[in-house]
Amino acid sequence: MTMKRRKIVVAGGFCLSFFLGTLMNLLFIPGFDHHQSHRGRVHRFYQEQQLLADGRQLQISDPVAAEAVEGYTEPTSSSLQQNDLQQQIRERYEEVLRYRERQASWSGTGNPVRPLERRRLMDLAQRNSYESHKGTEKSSNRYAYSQHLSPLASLYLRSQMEFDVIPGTRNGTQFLGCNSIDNVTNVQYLGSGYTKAVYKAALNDTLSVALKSVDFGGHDMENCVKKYGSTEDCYRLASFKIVKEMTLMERLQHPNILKLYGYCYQDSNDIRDTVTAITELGSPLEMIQLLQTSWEERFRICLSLVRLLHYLAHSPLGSVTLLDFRPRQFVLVGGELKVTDLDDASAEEAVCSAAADCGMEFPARNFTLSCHRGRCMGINEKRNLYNAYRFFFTYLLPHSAPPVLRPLLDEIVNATGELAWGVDDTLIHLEKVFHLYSKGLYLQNNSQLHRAEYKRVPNAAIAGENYRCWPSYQHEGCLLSVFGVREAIAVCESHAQCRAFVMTNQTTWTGHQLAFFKTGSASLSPAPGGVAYVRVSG
Ligand SMILES: Nc1ncnc2c1ncn2[C@@H]1O[C@H](COP(=O)(O)OP(=O)(O)OP(=O)(O)O)[C@@H](O)[C@H]1O
Repeated sequence: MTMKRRKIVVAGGFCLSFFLGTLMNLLFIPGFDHHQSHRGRVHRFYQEQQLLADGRQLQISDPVAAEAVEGYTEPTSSSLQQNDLQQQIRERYEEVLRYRERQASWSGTGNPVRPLERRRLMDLAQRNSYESHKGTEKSSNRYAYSQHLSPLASLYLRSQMEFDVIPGTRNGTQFLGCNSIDNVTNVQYLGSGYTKAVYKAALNDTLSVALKSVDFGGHDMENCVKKYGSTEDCYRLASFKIVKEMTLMERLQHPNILKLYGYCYQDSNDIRDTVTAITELGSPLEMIQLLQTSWEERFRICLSLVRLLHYLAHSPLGSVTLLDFRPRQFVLVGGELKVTDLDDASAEEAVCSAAADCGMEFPARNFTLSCHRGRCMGINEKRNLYNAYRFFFTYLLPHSAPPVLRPLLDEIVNATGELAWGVDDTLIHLEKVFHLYSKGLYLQNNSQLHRAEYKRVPNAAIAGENYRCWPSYQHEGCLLSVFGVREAIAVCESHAQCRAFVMTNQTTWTGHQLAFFKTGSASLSPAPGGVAYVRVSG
């Protein structure tokens, strides 16, 4: 067989693309029998075509890929099911590549290429290629199996793993790899879904992170193995969900998208290179719990969500929809809503030839969007918005809102429920509510109604004399958010038990002050920062 040297010219691009390429190569080398490794080479050739499309500057001479092109004959499969599984793997691989390509053509405000790191990778790649050709591979447990791989695969494998130990920072955050999670402590199971299991872990006893990996005992793996019989291939298929999620976390940078801190590839459960994503830690969203919190906190969730949807509608990847929009796909980080499950996100806009192709069906409502230039107009944005309405706004927005804001909130709920507004208008309206609330413009001018007088006591607190109220920020006492003293007086007068209150120096996310409401002032004592108001008449 003639050996032809091919030159691959690769220019620009991002680090993650390179490493995903690395992973992709590995994923397509499932075994070492003749048939499998031949297919692996064809896939590597295919992979090279994608690298070429990236247009980056890296030169690799690859005799193996050339051999694959010239000697390629359609592999015969022993089973149609195996083909089916490989087809699914390929489709997921291609989907990830599509997101990589979009990222490559985008030159916006994302992560800059880290030239030093890329330089080092190129050096590593060249050194490893040279060493493996000379048969001087170092053997360590971690790299032992690399000797079974082709020079190109081995080279990619090594550069991928070396990447894990290159310290780096991304957006001011340390980028974490395998060595960061080698000695984690306090590992606790957080939850799992169809495919993944998520654990909480403490790094160096300081930073708490979430570790996400394929759940070997989960439904996805179980069903796949039952159907196709190959744990390794089923793992590869499932792991693409994590790879896709990591790709999207990298590309979609927004305060309401969970941050990817890093990732690790390591052997586990007899499978090579299993992937673990290391992400920001959140707490699962409990709708029942949310319904018991203050309107201000519930409004925060809705505003976070609309800010997120606005970003997704105008994202660098195009308009992104969250196909699985259940509340469990989101977590809370310090009261802020963040999306965690991105494996069902899609930037593909439905194609159409007529409006009839642009139907959106929900349990209680159907919509038909217009078809414009072969695409359903705004379908991704509108699907997100209607889901936000049905899962979040109807429950969280109007209930116990300040009366002055109610008409505005009802308008938002109605307009999104009818899909009368796009996400831009929805955001404008929610930001307006935020402005009115945070500036105290929701307060009714009812100062003439205050009958009682209060004595102001600076630098004071009232330790006891608690009573319970709703929606208190503290379980034992009545701790509420108020815009200022005037609102606190109104609250105190609306509670039959209230005889005093203390304005604390703690603030909420809107800048409101937290005030403790009390049944009396017998336990009044000096305390810096607080100001007590004791009712003296009325
Ligand atoms: N960063 C995180 N911090 C805290 N909890 C998390 C985090 N990421 C995920 N979880 C929890 O773990 C569960 C499973 O995670 P995830 O949704 O990614 O898995 P999945 O297999 O894709 O689930 P699904 O079947 O919903 O698609 C989530 O429902 C969420 O409650």
